[in-house]
Amino acid sequence: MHADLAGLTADPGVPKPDPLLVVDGVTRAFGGLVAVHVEHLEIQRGAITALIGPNGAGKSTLFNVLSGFDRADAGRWTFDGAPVTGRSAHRLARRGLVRTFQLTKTLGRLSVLENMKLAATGQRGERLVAGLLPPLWLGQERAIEQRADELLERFRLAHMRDEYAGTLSGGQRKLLEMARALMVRPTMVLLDEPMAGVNPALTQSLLSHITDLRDEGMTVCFVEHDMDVVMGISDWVVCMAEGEVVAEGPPRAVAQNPAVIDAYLGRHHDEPGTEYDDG
Ligand SMILES: Nc1ncnc2c1ncn2[C@@H]1O[C@H](COP(=O)(O)OP(=O)(O)OP(=O)(O)O)[C@@H](O)[C@H]1O
Repeated sequence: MHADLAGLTADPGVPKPDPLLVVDGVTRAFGGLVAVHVEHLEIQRGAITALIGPNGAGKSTLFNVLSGFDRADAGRWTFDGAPVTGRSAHRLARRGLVRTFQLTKTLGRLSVLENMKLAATGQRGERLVAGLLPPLWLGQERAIEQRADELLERFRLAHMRDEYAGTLSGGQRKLLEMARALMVRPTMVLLDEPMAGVNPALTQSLLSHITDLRDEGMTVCFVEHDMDVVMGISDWVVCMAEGEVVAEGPPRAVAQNPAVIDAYLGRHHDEPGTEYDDG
């Protein structure tokens, strides 16, 4: 486990020694359905945190809200000490918080390189600035392309650089999605099911990319259904059910937490070991 997290009590909402993202009272409802209601949640800087929970628990909705792709009905959150409630995805990315999507957002009719460059737009130069200061813009274009090429190399996509993104395999799209997120040199990435639907060999490669990010000092929070993956790379695990955080703690402890078992089995199951009177 991440050294800083050792010895923390494993209660929902437990304060972390050095939280990067702090969430308070965040609620998002769709009609009558409260998809997310998180009282308090802190994500430790420099650690890998897994967000688990059964289908419909609110994981993606929480990611959407915190990353500026959806709005909260109530609540507030801070990133790196600054209030960022309701900030757009674009502004959050500029502050260093980015997310990836379960279904990748690559544009099939643009090249892989163009997809990468698009992920960097708006970071430092907008068109207006480009018009006023062409030499600066050109320098920036070159820097963006260089960054894109470094990342394509790192994610073993360099040979696909000039191909249409639509020709990539599902697994390669996941790699491109992760590479795109890194274009803005974020301090924190929210990865929504980065390994879903990917073959075992590529899963291993994605896993090592994720641990590399942490080892370089980045903060990673990812949604995942595969418990082997969660156990293998997480420093900390947060479990949601019916919109709420029902448990958090080190991976092994969370896996055995009755609230987590309950969340996965449903609220109305019999306790393990219950004896049935069928007479
Ligand atoms: N745009 C929407 N409109 C209406 N209901 C929504 C919308 N987005 C999510 N929901 C509902 O909110 C609840 C939480 O959904 P969410 O996708 O966040 O769960 P999840 O934990 O990410 O699930 P999964 O693991 O299946 O992806 C679900 O009941 C879902 O049907």
